[in-house]
Amino acid sequence: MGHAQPLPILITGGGRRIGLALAHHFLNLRQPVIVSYRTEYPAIAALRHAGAVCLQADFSTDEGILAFAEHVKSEYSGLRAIIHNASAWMAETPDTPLSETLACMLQIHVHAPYLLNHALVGLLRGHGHAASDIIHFTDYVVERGSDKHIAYAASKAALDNMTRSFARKLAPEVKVNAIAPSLILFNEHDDVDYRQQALNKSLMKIEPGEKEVIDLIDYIMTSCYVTGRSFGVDGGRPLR
Ligand SMILES: NC(=O)C1=CN([C@@H]2O[C@H](COP(=O)(O)OP(=O)(O)OC[C@H]3O[C@@H](n4cnc5c(N)ncnc54)[C@H](OP(=O)(O)O)[C@@H]3O)[C@@H](O)[C@H]2O)C=CC1
Ligand SMILES: Nc1nc2c(c(=O)[nH]1)N=C([C@H](O)[C@@H](O)CO)CN2
Repeated sequence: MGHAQPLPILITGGGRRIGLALAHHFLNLRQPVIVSYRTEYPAIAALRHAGAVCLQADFSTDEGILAFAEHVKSEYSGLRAIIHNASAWMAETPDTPLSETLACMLQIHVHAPYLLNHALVGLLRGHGHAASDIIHFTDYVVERGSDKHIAYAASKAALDNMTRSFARKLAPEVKVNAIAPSLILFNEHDDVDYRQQALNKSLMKIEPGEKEVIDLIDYIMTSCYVTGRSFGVDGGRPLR
């Protein structure tokens, strides 16, 4: 009897950096992938060429989130996993009203995972014990706060808490875990001084790159037992 086609992994914010690397990783394993993207980078065409289903979605409103969920439900009857990667790293700045910064951070890091998990849970259930996963990308700052990204840290802390709530709600069919990175990947605009300062904040003093996260996700998704946990990927930063 032939093997059934594996169920797709949904990655939000798959158009660049970690989300994009994750999508290609799973595609290289012949694992079906759905990505949500907001901006149509050239990388989206390359993902489609590699076999990914790429769905445009802007999670800046609840309507946008729910419309995306309905699109997924209209096309698919099951999901292997949802990886909530979509995020914005907003600092408090004088030229943006604090209420706008707070609303944006809560929208992408709380509204999107909360509404998508509830809307798509039916596609994750029914495949057996520990057969599907939800993975939340939080952040090391959940543990200690951030004086320059207060709303960002608070929203990621809410997402961290939701990891345990959804783990309790969805076990044992669906595992729900979080990944709490510190520096994984610099941004293009990061200057030499910032980069050196950031590297010095950890014990390991490197920019590890996407593979560090990909390898952890592979482990989490092969587990039949781990749920409701947060995995720090932070180079020993708490020990500095
Ligand atoms: N990079 C790092 O060192 C660290 C990363 N993390 C976490 O890891 C995850 C991936 O990080 P990274 O790859 O750097 O993330 P990026 O900030 O580079 O990209 C995040 C993606 O989310 C998308 N996105 C942002 N806002 C919205 C929105 N309103 N609607 C739809 N999509 C949206 C972006 O789309 P678009 O490109 O169109 O704006 C982008 O593709 C994030 O959750 C991040 O918080 C945590 C700590 C360190
Ligand atoms: N959505 C994003 N979140 C975060 C990013 C990023 O680029 N996009 N980057 C960081 C930093 O690397 C920080 O962990 C170390 O300075 C945090 N979150």
